[in-house]
Amino acid sequence: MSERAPVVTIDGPSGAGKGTIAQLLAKHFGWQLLDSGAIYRVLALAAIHHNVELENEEALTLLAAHLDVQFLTGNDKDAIKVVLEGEDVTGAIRSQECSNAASKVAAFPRVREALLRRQRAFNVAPGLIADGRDMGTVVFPTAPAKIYLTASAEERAQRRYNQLRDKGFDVNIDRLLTEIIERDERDMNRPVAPLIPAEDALVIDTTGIAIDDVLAKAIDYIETQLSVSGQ
Ligand SMILES: Nc1ncnc2c1ncn2[C@@H]1O[C@H](COP(=O)(O)OP(=O)(O)OP(=O)(O)O)[C@@H](O)[C@H]1O
Ligand SMILES: Nc1ccn([C@@H]2O[C@H](COP(=O)(O)O)[C@@H](O)[C@H]2O)c(=O)n1
Repeated sequence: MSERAPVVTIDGPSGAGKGTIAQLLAKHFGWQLLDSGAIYRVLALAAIHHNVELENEEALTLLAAHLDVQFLTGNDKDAIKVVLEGEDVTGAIRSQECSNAASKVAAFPRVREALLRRQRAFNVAPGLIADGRDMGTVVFPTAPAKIYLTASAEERAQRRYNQLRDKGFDVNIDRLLTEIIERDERDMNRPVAPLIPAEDALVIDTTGIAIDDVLAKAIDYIETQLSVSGQ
């Protein structure tokens, strides 16, 4: 498979900083952004709306194949609006219920297969920053630059706690830590596209490292990889 434009993949567990770094990289390079987790979240929400059981692979695969979702960028280029069947679900897909449901529906091979083409369609000029769990291993295996971000589960739970508390949510850090560990287990141990660094990925442990420093490291690496690969 060959990509149509250069792709940079950013994979890793929840709270490692993928979304933050992917957005900053997309802005820095002026490239498209794929938030593949949002696709699994939208599918989970659609399943909840349509009373499709989260254990029913066949029904979920059908739903995935016909998912009526749009990712809209308006005047504020940083904010992507997610519209499911005409309804703005940008906020709704970020709930804890959707996070957990997304990682359940994402474990089914046929569901993942049904969403592959939709993800690869984001690969347009001048380039793509793809954020997810299997971007470098399955969706864009020939990407010239692959980054795997990680951090300790405790630090990731603390980041999520701060993020949710700042938004005014009443959250419990122990529960967040338990959910993060459960989600890691599910994502890392599923039979298809498990969360694992690609063999040729640069692994960055962001524990105790400021966002700006992670970003600088990523830009350095990407620029080197793009020049080596002639892209
Ligand atoms: N290096 C860092 N140091 C401190 N906080 C960070 C760092 N990177 C990200 N954060 C903060 O952690 C929170 C989670 O980051 P982010 O949403 O980017 O993670 P993610 O890997 O995309 O998670 P998910 O896969 O669940 O969407 C955000 O509030 C973000 O500002
Ligand atoms: N490429 C991907 C992206 C996401 N998932 C699953 O979706 C869940 C939610 O993802 P977020 O990045 O938005 O937190 C995640 O826990 C994964 O189970 C995936 O499987 N593949």
